[in-house]
Amino acid sequence: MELKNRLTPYIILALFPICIFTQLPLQLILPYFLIVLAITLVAEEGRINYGVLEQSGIPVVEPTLFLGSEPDYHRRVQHLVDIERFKKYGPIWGSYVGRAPHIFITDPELIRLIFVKDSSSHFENRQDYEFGCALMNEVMEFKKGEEWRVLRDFLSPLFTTSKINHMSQVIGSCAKEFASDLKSECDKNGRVKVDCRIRLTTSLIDMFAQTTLGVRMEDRKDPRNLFAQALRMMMHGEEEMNFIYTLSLSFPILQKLTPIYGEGIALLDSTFRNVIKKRIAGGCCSSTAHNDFLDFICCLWKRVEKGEFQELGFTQTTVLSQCVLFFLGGYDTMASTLCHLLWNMATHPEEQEEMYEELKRALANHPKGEEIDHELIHDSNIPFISACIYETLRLQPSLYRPERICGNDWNHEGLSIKKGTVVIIPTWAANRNPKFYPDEPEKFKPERLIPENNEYIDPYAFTSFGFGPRNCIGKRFACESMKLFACHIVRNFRVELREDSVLEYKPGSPIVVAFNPLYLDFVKRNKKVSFFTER
Ligand code: HEM
Repeated sequence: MELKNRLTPYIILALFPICIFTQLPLQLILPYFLIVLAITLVAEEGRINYGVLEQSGIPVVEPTLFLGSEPDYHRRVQHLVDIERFKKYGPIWGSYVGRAPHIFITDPELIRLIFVKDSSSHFENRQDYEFGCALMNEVMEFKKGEEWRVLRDFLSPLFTTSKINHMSQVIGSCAKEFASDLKSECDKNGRVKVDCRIRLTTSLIDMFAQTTLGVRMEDRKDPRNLFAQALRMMMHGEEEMNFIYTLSLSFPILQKLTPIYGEGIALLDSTFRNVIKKRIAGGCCSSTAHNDFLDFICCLWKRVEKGEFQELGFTQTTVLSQCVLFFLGGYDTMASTLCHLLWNMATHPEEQEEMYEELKRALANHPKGEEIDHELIHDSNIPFISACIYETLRLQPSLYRPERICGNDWNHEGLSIKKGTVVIIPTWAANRNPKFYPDEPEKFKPERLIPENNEYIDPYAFTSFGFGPRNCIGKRFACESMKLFACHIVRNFRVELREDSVLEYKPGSPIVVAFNPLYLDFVKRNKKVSFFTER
């Protein structure tokens, strides 16, 4: 940044007293200068990285005096901002998010270079986060270097094909139960109003409890269930962001002073702790063990207790944090995608009917009878339904800004990225790039992602699960679960818009897309329509 711009606020502050000096009593001048000095130091702290992006050779969103380029971060829906910026600046731009310089990239080749090719040498980690809460600070997603590698290697075997096949049965029975619960709530016309996000998050949390911990949620049908509420609180699903959050982006010390995670933390800590202790008492890490997520976690717990991983600073909290991560990383992203899928179905009735017809055909040809299971939901059996899910993931990805922090200065064809710069894929913008989705990229058109068509699409233009060694570890688990839930819903219901149906995003949501309650009508299939209502 030019020196003249850098000095502007101080010049203003210095000139101000000159105008009023003559009227000020002498004893007020010293406090005045101390205040000016304090403001200057604070402002300079917020502006500490100004100038870095301007050297990169890309368009930069003009920063404000000391709140970066996003002084109203908490009031704007960031993924929609990204779409606007893509239209304004093109495939790459810079912005100071608070004090941190960010570069937003949408070009598939650049994404490949940064997220895959030069990942280990230059872009291994995410930026530092301080949640003011140990349970969140220790999750693998925000760990760095060796600590991240050890945890990732430890958890990856949970997502092998055979493990997912194994979990598929449990996921399927949760999806079936989701549909049958709603059926039992339908009125005499076979219709029920559904608050999609609440219903899906509650059901998915119960599904995670079963697949990862081998337990069921008590009063699982009740959205006020305390465990579910604690998890929802962690995702800020029900809370508005305020100016303090925006301020903390420029002055990270505030993140420590105003922790954003409340009472829910203690409940999660004690729940996971109890489940782990119970499983250890019952036997794990042996040939008779369950061989599931909880067993993996218990083995890690025992090794930490024995003093292993001391050099990495792992504690019992580190282990508990990975349980939190699996719930948080999984339930909300999937609920968000399924809500968007339901919205897309309700607003595209023809596509919805095509999904239903395809499912009927697949079930009729299924060697195992009319059972929705792991084999049935293979893409080759339900290509259109799968394409509807992928198209939803393309248009409305739940994690809207996968990121890496630049660990060493990096240069490529005139683009220079300085150490400490955060590189972001703005997924909502990248997935709408008309160069790679030429046929009305803003529209829901599932046929473009049917297997025989999608081979022409650059894999780095579909950014919803991130890329490289730190891509989404739960991608296959998520696709399996979402297909099972989608099939059970499509088989049993037609989803329809109501008068109060709106898809309205909440501003300022960090990390995951948040929206106001989405109400849709679920109408039972195969029910004779009644033209009369009872008096
Ligand atoms: C629709 C569902 C989902 C979407 C759209 C999604 C998306 C993402 C994205 C974009 C990232 C960042 C990738 C990157 O930076 O390159 C990520 C990371 C991650 N996801 Fe997912 N995810 C989903 C479901 C899940 C599920 C079900 C789980 C766990 C069971 C999960 C666990 C994780 C974890 C642990 C990470 C951090 C990986 C690391 O840093 O090594 N996600 N996810």
